[in-house]
Amino acid sequence: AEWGYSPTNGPDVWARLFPQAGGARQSPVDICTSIASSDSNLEMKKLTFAYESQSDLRILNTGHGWKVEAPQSGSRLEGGPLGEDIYQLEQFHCHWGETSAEGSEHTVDGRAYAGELHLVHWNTTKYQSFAEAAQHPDGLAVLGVFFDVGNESNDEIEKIVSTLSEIKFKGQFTDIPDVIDPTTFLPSGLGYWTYLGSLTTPPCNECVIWIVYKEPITVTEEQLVQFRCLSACSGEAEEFIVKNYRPPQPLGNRALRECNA
Ligand SMILES: NS(=O)(=O)c1nc2c(F)c(F)c(F)c(F)c2s1
Ligand SMILES: [Zn+2]
Repeated sequence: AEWGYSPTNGPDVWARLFPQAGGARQSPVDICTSIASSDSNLEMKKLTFAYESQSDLRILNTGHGWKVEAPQSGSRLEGGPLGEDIYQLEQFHCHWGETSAEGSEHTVDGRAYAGELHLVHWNTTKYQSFAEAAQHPDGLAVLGVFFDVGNESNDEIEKIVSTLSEIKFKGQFTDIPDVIDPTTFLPSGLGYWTYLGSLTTPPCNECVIWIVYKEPITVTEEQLVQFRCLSACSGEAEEFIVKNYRPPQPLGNRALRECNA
């Protein structure tokens, strides 16, 4: 039975098929800003990233949303909560909801944003492959960026939106002709929260160091409407991917740290 986001195959039943989904360091979480500890040594080790601009990146319809494969040997994410290891960009994707009143996976003091972009990186210092890294507690680092709905469309997101008509059905893929620079997805304010968590989709491996930026970026309602036109099926039947976010999971006794870069 394929997992999804409907009542019969959604987050509430994932743990039946994917035991890790019931673990103690699951993601997303509600970011309770009053308990976030300002961790001084995060300030010292500044989070640094360097991405190459790339054209002809492949975008695919996974059936659960769109995903851009960006294996970037030249990209590096390091510092902040990542210790001495270097993480490399593997892919980026997005989560959204049926309306713009919901859609993000992380929430901030109970507030959901209209969507959330995930830039997925893996620890190339310690591991030989993405798949191997996903089996270790410090294997992946995911940057989360919230979407706010506004009047100005996001040019970088527009490069994604313009390809969605070619990947309407699950399994379809195409190359993005435009040059994509992942740096442009990041907000201008670089303050973030960080905690130890998991993949937010099955198999929900507990292998992610989460870094969630405080400041959202702006997209338009029209851009989100285009996301919701993707089909979860490979053809004939049309079941639109109108929501693909997991609700917050218990933080438990995990530390939630913040850095006001
Ligand atoms: N939403 S997420 O936590 O960023 C995230 N989930 C997954 C996942 F379930 C996978 F199977 C996978 F291969 C990934 F690369 C990611 S990345
Ligand atoms: Zn994600």
